[in-house]
Amino acid sequence: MEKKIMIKVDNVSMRFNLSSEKFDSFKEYVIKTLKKQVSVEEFWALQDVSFELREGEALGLIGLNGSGKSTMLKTIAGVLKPTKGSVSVNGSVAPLIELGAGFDMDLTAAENVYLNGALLGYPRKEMEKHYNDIVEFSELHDFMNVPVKNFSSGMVSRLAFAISTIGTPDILIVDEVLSVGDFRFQEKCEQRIQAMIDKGTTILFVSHSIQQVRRICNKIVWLDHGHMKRWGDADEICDEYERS
Ligand SMILES: Nc1ncnc2c1ncn2[C@@H]1O[C@H](COP(=O)(O)OP(=O)(O)OP(=O)(O)O)[C@@H](O)[C@H]1O
Repeated sequence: MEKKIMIKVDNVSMRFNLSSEKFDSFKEYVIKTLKKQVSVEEFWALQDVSFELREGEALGLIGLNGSGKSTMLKTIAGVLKPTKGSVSVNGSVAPLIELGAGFDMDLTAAENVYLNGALLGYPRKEMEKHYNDIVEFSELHDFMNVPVKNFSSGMVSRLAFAISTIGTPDILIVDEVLSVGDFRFQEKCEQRIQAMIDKGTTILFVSHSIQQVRRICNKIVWLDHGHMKRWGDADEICDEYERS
């Protein structure tokens, strides 16, 4: 029996308007905009991209800088609305997109656990159950009462990763976050992602490390200047990508 479709991306195009003009004041900007004197260039970051992802699959998005990977993830996570086409998502999503973006830097790590949990939709009682696991995984035992503004970027990422991966979401979206933290912590994160795959979580993954993509993903979408160049099995497409 075919597995259920978790994500369906249907002819998605995404246009950004780029203005190269500089304005000396907001007033000048408003006047020129009203007089239609602002020249805006259209830029299509994605064009007619279609693919689907079934339950339990792990899909890697690959492509050179600026090919549209993050834009694609953001449209799937619901951060951006596509200019054309549609995205449908079937289940709960845990987006690991900008780790630590939801933190209040003046609050301690412990306070941020509850704040971030609330942003992810977990009530305080639920976060209390996961608290020890978060401290353990992030290895921040001695720092939980320290304001996060005093953390290194690696420590922020460790805490954010540990919070975002509690529970078993239906879909986990990972954007380049494994490149932060040291090598040993990256391995731990990969193991946690692997454990989530084993429990049935569907993964959407972006990394510039093609080795990491090969280890985690079984399907690939290869983006090239916003177009889908290839979609299919990971090994074959990774080989082709590395030869290109
Ligand atoms: N908000 C925006 N406004 C204007 N242009 C944007 C915006 N966001 C992205 N772009 C442009 O869209 C293109 C695709 O960007 P995107 O971040 O999706 O690429 P990427 O494949 O993730 O790149 P990288 O590998 O460098 O992270 C780039 O040319 C980028 O400049």
